[in-house]
This record gives sequence, C-alpha cells and structure tokens, in this order.
Amino acid sequence: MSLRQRLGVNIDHVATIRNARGGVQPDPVEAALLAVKAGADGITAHLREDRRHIRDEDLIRLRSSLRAPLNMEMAATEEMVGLACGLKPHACCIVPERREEVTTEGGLNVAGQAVSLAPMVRRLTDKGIRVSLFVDPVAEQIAAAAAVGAAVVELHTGAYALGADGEIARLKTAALQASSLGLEVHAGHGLSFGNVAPVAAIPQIVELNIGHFLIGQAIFDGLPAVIQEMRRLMDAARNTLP
Ligand SMILES: CC(=O)[C@@H](O)[C@H](O)COP(=O)(O)O
Ligand SMILES: NCC(=O)COP(=O)(O)O
Repeated sequence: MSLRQRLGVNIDHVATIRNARGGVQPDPVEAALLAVKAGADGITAHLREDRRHIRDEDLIRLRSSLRAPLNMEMAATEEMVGLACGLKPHACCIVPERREEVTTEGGLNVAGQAVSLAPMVRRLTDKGIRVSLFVDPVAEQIAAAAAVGAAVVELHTGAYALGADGEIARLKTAALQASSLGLEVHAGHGLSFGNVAPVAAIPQIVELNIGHFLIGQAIFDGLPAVIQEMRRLMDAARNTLP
C-alpha cells in the first residue's frame, strides 16, 4: 500500500513571529498560499483562546483566499464552536488547551467529556465541517471519539517526538483500532525531517499535520523547499509499504 498521505501545514508560528512586533509581517496567509503552491494538501491554523498566534482575522482571510482545505484547530468551547459554525472551514480539529501551556501537552480527554463533546461534534458536522479529535494513542480515547460521532482522530505524536519508549508501537495499534472503527486517521505534533518516516509508514494514517518544525526550518531553507523535502520523506516512507 502506498496510498499517498496528505500533508497539512500548520502556519501558527508564522503568526508567532508576526505578533512579536505587532505588525503585519510575516503574513500567515501569504505563508499558507505559498505552502499550498509548494505542495501542501491543506492548511492547519490553531485559533487559541488567548490568540497568542493565529487571530480571528487570519482565519477569515484564510477562509476566503485558500483554494485548499482549511483545518481549524480549536478548543471545545461555545465560543469556538460558534466561530467555526460561522466560518465553515473544511475541517475542525478539537484540541485541549491550557492557558499556561507552551504548546499542546496531551490529547483531548474525549472519554471524560463525551456528554458535552457530542453536541458540539454534531453542531459542527451539521454545518458540513469534518470533525477531528486530537487524542493520545489510547484505546479508550479512540473508542470515545467514534462514540461521540467524530469522523477523524488525529493521533498526538508529541510523546513519540520526545523519544518516549514504545510510542511508535502505540501509534500503530491506535491507528489500526481507529481505522477498524471507521475513523479516518491523522497524526501530528512535533514531527520533523528526522522523525517523520516511521509515522508516515503507518498504513492507516492518511494525513500528517506539521507546523513548528517546518516554519523553523524555513528560516534557513525557505518554505517551499522544506515542504517539498517533507513531502519527499513522507512519499519515500509510504513507498516502503507492501
Ligand atoms: C494540536 C497541536 O499539536 C498543534 O497543532 C497545536 O497548534 C499546538 O499549539 P501551538 O501551535 O500553539 O504550539
Ligand atoms: N496538530 C498538529 C499540528 O497541526 C502541528 O503540530 P506541530 O508540528 O506544530 O508540533
């Protein structure tokens, strides 16, 4: 199987640099258009409650100017569900947020909040938005994601990226379970040139969302080049599949 795996480019940290001086450069929307032109299959943008990087107006401009799928990452709040239902991106990925965190620290506790999540998933789905839940590769969370009606799970690869033992095995098991439940399987967080191949080679994973590493490496090599290299590494990993 060498089903081509999609690459979603997360442009959060273009906005981090822009916000550092409060101006308009570098423009995350310009980065998104350049990323798609370079081969990205979609764009991911995380509208955090504290707007530390992506801002509401960025999402509005992305929605009106992108000709590729826009995946809006958001917390499970009424504010964000309302914004998403108004914006109607191609997809939403619900992620946990803690104001003090430097970055996303873990997966969404779907099992522990299924009662409140299910109607949010339904509202978004009823607007034609593909709903993904960002979860740790844990059987209970994946089963809960299917139970609340999500179409997709995005497996948190943060522990894997930090070198935790046995993580790639957990990701493989989780991807198989999710696929067997009819969920589309994505993965992301902390992926880089150096660690992407084993995750890309997991057959059931059909999309990777990658941002921080790509934006950082783009400072040295340029955004098109780093996207094309990530694309090459993903394709090479997929081509090892039977
Ligand atoms: C959910 C995830 O892993 C990232 O896409 C998320 O955007 C991380 O948040 P920061 O971009 O603020 O680090
Ligand atoms: N959901 C993962 C994502 O969008 C990008 O995460 P990272 O590559 O910025 O760590």
